[in-house]
Amino acid sequence: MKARLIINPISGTASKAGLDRYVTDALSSCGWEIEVTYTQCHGDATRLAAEAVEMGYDAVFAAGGDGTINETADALCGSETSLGIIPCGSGNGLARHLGIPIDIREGVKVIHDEMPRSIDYATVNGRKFFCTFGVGFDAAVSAAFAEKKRRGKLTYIQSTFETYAHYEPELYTITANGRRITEKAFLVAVCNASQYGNNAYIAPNATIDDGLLDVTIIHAGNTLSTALVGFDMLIGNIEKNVLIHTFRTPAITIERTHDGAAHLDGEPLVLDSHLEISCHHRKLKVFAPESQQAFKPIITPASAMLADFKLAVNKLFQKG
Ligand SMILES: Nc1ncnc2c1ncn2[C@@H]1O[C@H](COP(=O)(O)OP(=O)(O)OP(=O)(O)O)[C@@H](O)[C@H]1O
Repeated sequence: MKARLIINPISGTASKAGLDRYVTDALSSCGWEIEVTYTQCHGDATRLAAEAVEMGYDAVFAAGGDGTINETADALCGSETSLGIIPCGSGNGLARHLGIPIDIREGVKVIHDEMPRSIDYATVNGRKFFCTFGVGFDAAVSAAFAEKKRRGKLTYIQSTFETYAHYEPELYTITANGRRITEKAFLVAVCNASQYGNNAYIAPNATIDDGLLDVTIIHAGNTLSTALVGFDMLIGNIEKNVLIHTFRTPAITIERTHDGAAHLDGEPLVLDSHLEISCHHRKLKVFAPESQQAFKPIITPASAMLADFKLAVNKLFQKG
């Protein structure tokens, strides 16, 4: 079995020194012959993954965050080449949704132990996303985060607070499931997976292979009620919040008053005022555990935080 390993050296905050050796050694024992490559700039992962598909490789293993996974998976959709995720990013939303531990050793173990499963992806105006797409506040945070020199969770939290201080909700017309609504919203998120990353659950009950997208609209509220949405997102209780409207659909159109900021899997970009989004059913093969426990508010977020804590302690122990 032949695979290409794509490493994004700047993703997350951890050093990638020795990662190539670790992955090739760990996976050669189960028959993988691995060619190591590094990204040098935005877009490289798509090019490297497309080459692997063309050369008939069985898999591409991507070591990075959601941006790197998005670029890599972009080239693999509809092909026989499977994606392996080695989570090294700041948020790692797709890995977390799929039950892949946020640890290099444990992530490699998933590739070693599991068979690829087929998941959905989605497109907005023809561009692919795998985790979440958003317009409004989350897009503004992604843009602010991209400007920062440092990456990682703390920088993300800093970007969120800075953006919140001066953010103004916008007007959107949303058409889905034969219904049309127009309203001012804090953000509109269209989700293939349940979270932005870092256990921030914007669509806690999203299923990644159901052919449907989970839409979360956060209405404009006052400072306190909007801050409570953030809290509910962290405990996985967002659907009970009075500012939230959620529904599921295979396709959705969003119209806004002007072209502007958006994000695809946390990567900021500028898109048209008219946005056509649709789900593509089970078109990507990815190494991940086949089944996961159903999402339970408080319990699932608490166990995810505990898992993160245990991994951090293990890392300290390994270093010692
Ligand atoms: N060598 C490089 N130098 C600078 N940027 C790079 C390089 N290689 C890839 N990139 C870009 O780095 C960006 C960030 O990568 P990625 O999203 O994987 O990490 P992250 O933002 O830390 O994690 P997450 O998306 O999970 O929050 C992507 O837009 C990617 O295209």
